[in-house]
Amino acid sequence: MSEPPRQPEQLRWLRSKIVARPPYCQGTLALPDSDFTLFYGTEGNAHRINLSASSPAQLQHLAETCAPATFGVAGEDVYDETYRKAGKLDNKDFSIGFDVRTSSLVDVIRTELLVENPKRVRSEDLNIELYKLNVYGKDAFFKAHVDTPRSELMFGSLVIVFPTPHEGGALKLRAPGNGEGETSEWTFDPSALLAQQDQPSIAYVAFFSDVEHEVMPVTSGHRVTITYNLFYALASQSDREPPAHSMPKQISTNEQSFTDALRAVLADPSFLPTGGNLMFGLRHQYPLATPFGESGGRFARQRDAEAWRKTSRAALRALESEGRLKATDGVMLRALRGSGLDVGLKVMYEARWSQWERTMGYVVADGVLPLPHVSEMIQDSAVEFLQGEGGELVQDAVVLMRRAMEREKAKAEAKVRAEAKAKAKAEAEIEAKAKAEAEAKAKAEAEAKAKAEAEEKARAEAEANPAKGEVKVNEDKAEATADKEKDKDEAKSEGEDEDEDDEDDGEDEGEDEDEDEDEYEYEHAIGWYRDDEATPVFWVTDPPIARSGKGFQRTIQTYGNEPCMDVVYWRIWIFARVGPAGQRETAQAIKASK
Ligand SMILES: O=C(O)CCC(=O)C(=O)O
Ligand SMILES: [Fe+2]
Repeated sequence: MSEPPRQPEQLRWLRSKIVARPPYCQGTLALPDSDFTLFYGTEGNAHRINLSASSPAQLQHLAETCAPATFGVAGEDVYDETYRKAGKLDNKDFSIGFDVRTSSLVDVIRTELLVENPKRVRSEDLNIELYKLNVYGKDAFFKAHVDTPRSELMFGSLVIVFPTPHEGGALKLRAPGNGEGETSEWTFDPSALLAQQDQPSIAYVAFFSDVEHEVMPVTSGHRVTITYNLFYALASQSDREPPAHSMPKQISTNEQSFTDALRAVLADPSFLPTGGNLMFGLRHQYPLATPFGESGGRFARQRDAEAWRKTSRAALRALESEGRLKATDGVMLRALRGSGLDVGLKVMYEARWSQWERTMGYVVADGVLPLPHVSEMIQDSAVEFLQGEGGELVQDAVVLMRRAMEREKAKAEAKVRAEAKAKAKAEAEIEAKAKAEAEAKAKAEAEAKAKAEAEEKARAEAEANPAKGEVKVNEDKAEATADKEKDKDEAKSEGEDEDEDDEDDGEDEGEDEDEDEDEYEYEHAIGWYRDDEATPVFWVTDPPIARSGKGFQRTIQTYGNEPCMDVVYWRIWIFARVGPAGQRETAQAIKASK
């Protein structure tokens, strides 16, 4: 039997063509003096400070006015100094001269952070919302976290750092690297950047807010920051198409190389000759409305559930149609769609097969599904439940092939074993029969001999004493009765033998049961994994098993800067159905909205 095929080589090559740029942009920006003016405080107790020329005493006052900064953990707003030590002012408690909306940072975000965005996002496509002012004094820090998504339209965070004297407080950003299992790390070091400026400046960093980041401890002074949440404007607010001549139509180098590689792979007749399904894990996570809360996601009324399904599917499709996919995520999807393949975005659930089984099944869906509350019992297995909600069970095509081959092998081996056993049994039966025949023959011969001897003896006696004839007859009768008794005894002992045989049979049955058990286990295995029900997929990137327990909504911790229950980050995959060689576009379509 040949080895099961490995992941098609071409897929690994294709994967290597998806090269991500750093998920952030940074720099400094010189500003007029008035932009550094900060008013802060409460009603009747306001203060003013110039953040480019502040005294330690002024900064100390600002720091003391701040409340301890909290952050979100699994939907709760918590204060924990081992996790985040900093002061904060809510946006209603301060006013800064700097106006981000009219600043050149809008263009920086558009052209640098969103450089791979197909819509060439215009300024009016962005909403930048002032969020908080933070003061990090000596020993203040903020451990690794992602920023809580405030809505489905939020994609990033912008932090500006003022030139107040301080050391330490670098921001580390971390994301999966380009190689499998690699992590990339970048550093934004505002105190170092600001120290190099000869004009009053701020340092800025803008990043995709699902990217892990961490503020290292401040070792001296005060690190004063303002954070903004970055949103896409709703399509309806910005649906004016720019005049065709107003903007160059760029194509990122990333997009070109991935498109070329994809084209080459699809043209190769040895690549999935009979077609197949590809799964590409998106690098970034996306905020999607999620029905949590009191009753879990379950909707009491069918009508509400239907409405939810519609909304959640539309939300997932909007990521593509409204150009909200970040960086290489958008690059991949555009290239796949451009090649004519049938593609769609999917959320994925990791679900147990049953209460007793630790093995996970993976179910994909076209939108966030309404789930039962954790405390609610579901009758079916979690996998079946999700299937019932419209989810599609998927399984690694390579695993499916391997298991199919293992099953074939086990079946063939069981057949060989059964045949050998049947043969041995038949042979034993033949032997037993021959033995029984030989015994019967020997017995018959012994009886015949005994009878002949008795007759011989009787004849001799009759010859010697003819008057005893009558008695002889009676004696014969007595002997006959005795013989009968003897036969009975023998019959009885044969019966006992039969019992013994029964026991043998019993053992045989026991072995048959073993066989039944083999069969049972085999059926059972099929039952667990339901391989015949699963859609085979090749994981080009991000097999979900690599993220087990981490990237799935039921287990994800929404560490963030403050909690928000109804919109959480989701991991998303691109599902691409590839037709057979020569007809790649013919696989059944999942309809895209636009
Ligand atoms: O101050 C920074 O550099 C980042 C702050 C941050 O991550 C946050 O407030 O969520
Ligand atoms: Fe943050």
